[in-house]
Amino acid sequence: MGERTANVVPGDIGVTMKGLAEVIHGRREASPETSYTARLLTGPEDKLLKKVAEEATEVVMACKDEDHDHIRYEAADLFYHLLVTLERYGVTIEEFAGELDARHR
Ligand SMILES: N=c1c2ncn([C@@H]3O[C@H](COP(=O)(O)OP(=O)(O)OP(=O)(O)O)[C@@H](O)[C@H]3O)c2ncn1[C@@H]1O[C@H](COP(=O)(O)O)[C@@H](O)[C@H]1O
Repeated sequence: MGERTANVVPGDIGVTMKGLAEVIHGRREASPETSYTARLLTGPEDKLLKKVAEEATEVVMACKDEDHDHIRYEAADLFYHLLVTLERYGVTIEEFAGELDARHR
């Protein structure tokens, strides 16, 4: 795990998700030498997929520790890697949101 984020202020989930998805999409054009996201988008498929599994496990471990800040931190790591995965496999953030919306009861 890297550095914990300081002074987290609640954000607008829609703006945050869309903004991050747009940044990730833009990294398709970035150099893998300078961008971790570009490396995940263009490097070996298994590197990204393993990362998703690893980050999910880290969320589980943080939950078992009942460590609120750590859960938030690891969930953000997982969510970022999930968005990179959606981008790599061509699922747009709008489709993803539509899938969630379609489940509203
Ligand atoms: N939100 C994130 C984000 N969350 C996590 N990470 C990276 O995900 C990795 C988390 O994995 P680990 O904690 O295991 O760290 P690590 O050991 O360095 O990872 P590995 O190299 O071993 O896979 C770290 O390298 C983090 O920097 C992220 N990297 C980028 N972003 C966003 O993506 C944007 C584009 O960033 P670039 O990737 O630099 O283009 C940034 O502006 C951010 O908004």
